[in-house]
Amino acid sequence: MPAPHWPAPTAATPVSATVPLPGSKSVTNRALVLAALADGPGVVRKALRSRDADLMVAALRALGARLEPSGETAASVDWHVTPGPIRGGAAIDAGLAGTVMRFVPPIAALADGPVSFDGDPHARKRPMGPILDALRALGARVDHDALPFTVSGPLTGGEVTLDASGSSQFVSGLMLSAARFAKGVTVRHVGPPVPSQPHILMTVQMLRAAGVTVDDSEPDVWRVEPGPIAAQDVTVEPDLSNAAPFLAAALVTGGTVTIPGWPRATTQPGDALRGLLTSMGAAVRHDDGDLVVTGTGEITGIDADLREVGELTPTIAALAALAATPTRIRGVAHLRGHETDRLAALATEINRLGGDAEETADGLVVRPRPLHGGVFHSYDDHRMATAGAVIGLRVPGVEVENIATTAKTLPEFAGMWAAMLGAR
Ligand SMILES: O=C(O)C1=C[C@@H](OP(=O)(O)O)[C@@H](O)[C@H](O)C1
Ligand SMILES: C=C(OP(=O)(O)O)C(=O)O
Repeated sequence: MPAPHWPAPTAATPVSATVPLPGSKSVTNRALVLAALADGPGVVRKALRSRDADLMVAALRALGARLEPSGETAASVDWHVTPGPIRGGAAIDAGLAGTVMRFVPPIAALADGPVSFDGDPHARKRPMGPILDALRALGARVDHDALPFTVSGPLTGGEVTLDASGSSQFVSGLMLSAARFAKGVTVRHVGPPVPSQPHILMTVQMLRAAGVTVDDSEPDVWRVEPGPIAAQDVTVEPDLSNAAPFLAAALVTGGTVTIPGWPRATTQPGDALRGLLTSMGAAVRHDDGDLVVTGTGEITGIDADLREVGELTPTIAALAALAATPTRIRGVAHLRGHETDRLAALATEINRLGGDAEETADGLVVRPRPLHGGVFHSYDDHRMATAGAVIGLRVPGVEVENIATTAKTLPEFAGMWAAMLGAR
């Protein structure tokens, strides 16, 4: 029986809360991959515990790495990772995790036998063609162009040209394993702009931190030299994209939300929230490692290109639906290939509550219109569910369908949301 909808709590008074956030999904899953491919045992500290991270752990174990937990809390864990020879014969469940479906097949191409992949029903619709074609061009065999598929190595590496306009993860996935390919890899992108460049830079920086030589000096070309990946002891930063709905609560309620441990310098796209929320009317302060966001209760619409930071779109769209002036979001056509078609989902759900949202070729236009209660569908998309929670802060009677889908990256979401509101 499906779980009952989650009655999104309204905020009767301004929030005033400090919200510590668990580790970044993107950093956790990259760090786990690099640890499993390293030249000795390493540690990934404060790793996120969530569905996407659990799927990555299971995938790496199935391929022969040993991962042992210590210091477990509800939200985080230290993983002690011992790499092993990469084993074939595994069946990998990618769930709905882009990081698993794009980062693990290149590892599988190094295994001593075929490795099969499948995932959630919607995962079969997420774009995979360019990275699977690239694996073929580098020497592997792959039997389909989307999930489910089987990868058989070996691959030797070398040069490959692909269109990564559908997802930056095609580039990150190839680069993460490339130091282990006999010839390394040169990835050349040809096509419309690649989204989520900060995530590609995150890959480059984490590879370099592990002693891998990466040349990204030419736009749209990335060269990873073959060589060892150094074992490390790394600590994962808080997930700044998951900060988005909590910081949004400061704007919606005219309150203050503090996120401790906000890094001074980071490749996480969530860092762009500082500028975006400022343009939407908040006062944003980076104080002694804390990010402090204070709203007025009045939200200003924006015209923003979110191509670099697409995963912030659902929160920005939720704020836009409550804003006093129109918002235009551009540069995010690739969101149609995310956990769901996020442009269609956001327009549909905002309009279902009486709002005025319209899909464009590469984004959304959201105009002010009073909203009413109703069911906000989440489409198994964690960021749709949290967008519904943001709208529900101000609009009575919003019920979010499948709030449990937030477990993809933040299993504690509902409890943290209640704690934030209870802290007034
Ligand atoms: O590499 C990563 O960790 C991610 C890259 C981005 O993917 P796209 O480039 O497909 O948007 C982002 O949206 C996703 O949440 C995480
Ligand atoms: C697009 C997202 O995830 P994935 O890593 O599954 O692509 C996201 O978390 O917003």
